[in-house]
Amino acid sequence: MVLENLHLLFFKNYEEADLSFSPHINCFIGDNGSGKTNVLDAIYYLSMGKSAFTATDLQNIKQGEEYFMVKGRFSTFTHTDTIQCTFRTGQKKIITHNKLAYEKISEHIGKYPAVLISPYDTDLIREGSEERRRYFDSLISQLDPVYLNELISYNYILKQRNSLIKQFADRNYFDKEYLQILDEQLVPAGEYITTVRQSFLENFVPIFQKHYQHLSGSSETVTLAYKSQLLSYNFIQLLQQAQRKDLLLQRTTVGPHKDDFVFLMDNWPVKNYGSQGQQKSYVIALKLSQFEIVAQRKNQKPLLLLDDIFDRLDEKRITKLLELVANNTFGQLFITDSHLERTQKLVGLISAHIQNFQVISGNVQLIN
Ligand SMILES: Nc1ncnc2c1ncn2[C@@H]1O[C@H](COP(=O)(O)OP(=O)(O)OP(=O)(O)O)[C@@H](O)[C@H]1O
Repeated sequence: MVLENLHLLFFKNYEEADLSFSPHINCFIGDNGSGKTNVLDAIYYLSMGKSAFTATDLQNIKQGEEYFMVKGRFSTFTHTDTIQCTFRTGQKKIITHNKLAYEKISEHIGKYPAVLISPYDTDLIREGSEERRRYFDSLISQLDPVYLNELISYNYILKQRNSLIKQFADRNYFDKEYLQILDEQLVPAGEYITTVRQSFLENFVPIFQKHYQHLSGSSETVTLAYKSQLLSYNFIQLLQQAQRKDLLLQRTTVGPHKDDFVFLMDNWPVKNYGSQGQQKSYVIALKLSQFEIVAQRKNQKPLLLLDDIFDRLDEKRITKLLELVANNTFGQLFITDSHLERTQKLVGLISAHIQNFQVISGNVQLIN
């Protein structure tokens, strides 16, 4: 799968931009803050229907404007599809596939996969369990639409359960029967989510270990452990036992929304035990495993978006990554860097078609 072109209107610091891409390597070179990452984020929007960096769509409208639009044409051997994403202040976001709007944006997820490797990836190690759940949920959802639907319905029921519980604090009364109904609805969705997360990880871990060993060339053992109360206890019993605590704390304290994916190195948490270099290898290995597993299951290579990696990685890890590029492991690549010469030197070692773009304050020019 190849992204042939990209059209931006009022997206972040871009007023308007029209770009045509190489099917192989595309490099965006420019000073800090010029808008290189914003191009990658626009591509991420076309793939995932949302930004990889900002929490709300509103933040992506160019300051002073009313809306943004991101449009791109994807092609495979057999067909070409145009995806457009528009968001206007105060309205619902619209994503169209060949001019036809999706009823639910979730229907779009996973159709045009992309993997982003960015300096923020180490947040997965440093931040709390929510960050890791979001990462794995998003990854599994790209591969499994049923999982995505179960996740959406679990979160919907959970929200209803939490607002019912809150009524108890306000009125010292709540509808016990309704709580029971919600619990009975929450259980099948919750159990499904746990089972899928567990079996996904069983497949993912060996791929991850292979990538980590290749990147780091070292002997430490890395793994990922899935931590869920539902693996040891019956969900309905957990909910019943936690009821008093839930009423006191005004939220649901048990369930897959409390699970964690524990990142381990030699059986210790990577967060405390891994050096900075090991932590970087750990998250890049995660992303490369994501790439491999999505490529396998979808039978198409995701777009690979490499944000600022030459600045953040040491030469050894860059060489290992470029080896993968040279071996045609990846399909289409989008790379950002602040130094033209460095990028040309590193990427020039690879015999592939390379297109360089210069980015200056929200303007992109093709420079070769
Ligand atoms: N909604 C918005 N409206 C206008 N400008 C925005 C908006 N959102 C972000 N920007 C601007 O985009 C710029 C950041 O762009 P981006 O993150 O793409 O930079 P970059 O070239 O990748 O820089 P670095 O090399 O530092 O990572 C900042 O100047 C920021 O003010």
